[in-house]
Amino acid sequence: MAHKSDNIFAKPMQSVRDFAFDEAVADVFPDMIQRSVPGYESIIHTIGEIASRHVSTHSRVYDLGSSLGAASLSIARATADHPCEIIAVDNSPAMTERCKRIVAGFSLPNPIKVICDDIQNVVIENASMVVMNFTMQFIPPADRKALLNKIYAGLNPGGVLVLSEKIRHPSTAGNELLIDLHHQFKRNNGYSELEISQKRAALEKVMLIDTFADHEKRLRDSGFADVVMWFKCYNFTSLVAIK
Ligand SMILES: C[S@@+](CC[C@H](N)C(=O)[O-])C[C@H]1O[C@@H](n2cnc3c(N)ncnc32)[C@H](O)[C@@H]1O
Ligand SMILES: O=C(O)C(=O)C[C@]1(C(=O)O)C=C[C@@H](O)C=C1
Repeated sequence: MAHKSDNIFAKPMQSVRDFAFDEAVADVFPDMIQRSVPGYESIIHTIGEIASRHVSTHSRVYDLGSSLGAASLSIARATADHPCEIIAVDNSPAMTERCKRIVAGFSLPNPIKVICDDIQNVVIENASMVVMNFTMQFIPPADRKALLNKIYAGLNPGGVLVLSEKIRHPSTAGNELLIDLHHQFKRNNGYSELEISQKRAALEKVMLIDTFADHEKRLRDSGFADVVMWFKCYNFTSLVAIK
């Protein structure tokens, strides 16, 4: 099925409002994320590969900030041999309503339960895998450590957290290079300078990004035994943290 094109930031705006995962964004989200995040499809595919190796029978898998359920669907398809429960959580009703409809359209080996709630309220237990695919960056920085502590406590021994994030490079020149390469990626995907700059302004106050070192330290301080960077392209990375 062809996805609706994202032209949310195409027209000049008097003042740019803070970015929100509302109806308009949910409506074009598959197109938006694919044209905005380098390697998005590979990351979704690899989340399935990691699930096929780490999800254990009768455990739970949590997809926190699940949007339209792309990661959950990849996991469901990859775990046919292991009966498990996949729990997809997002606090945007526009996302979860669409996600429920999308998931219902597939016959899946493992069920996906879609919950509309703040991930900070969700109880995590008996988990062999937790996924936060570009979600931590939208959690208030002061709340990130408590969320990781909760995830760590809810994971079974040997369980994994897949954490994908946009990151900031520690040096100014290096950071500017990565931002420039990311903007070129967007231009190559058909976004105009206006779309790039208005979206950047909209995200400025709501998407607060950390460095890789910040993420690694917080994960290790929460108890994770190993932090593996398995994907990096420009200022986007995906990590597997192993309990
Ligand atoms: C960039 S999108 C995630 C993309 C998705 N994981 C994927 O792989 O397609 C971030 C999602 O996190 C959700 N989100 C942000 N803060 C949240 C919170 N506190 N609780 C639940 N969901 C949250 C947003 O509604 C949005 O759908
Ligand atoms: O467009 C950008 O610059 C982004 O940072 C991409 C990003 C993300 O990383 O979550 C931001 C918001 C959108 O929902 C999708 C992708």
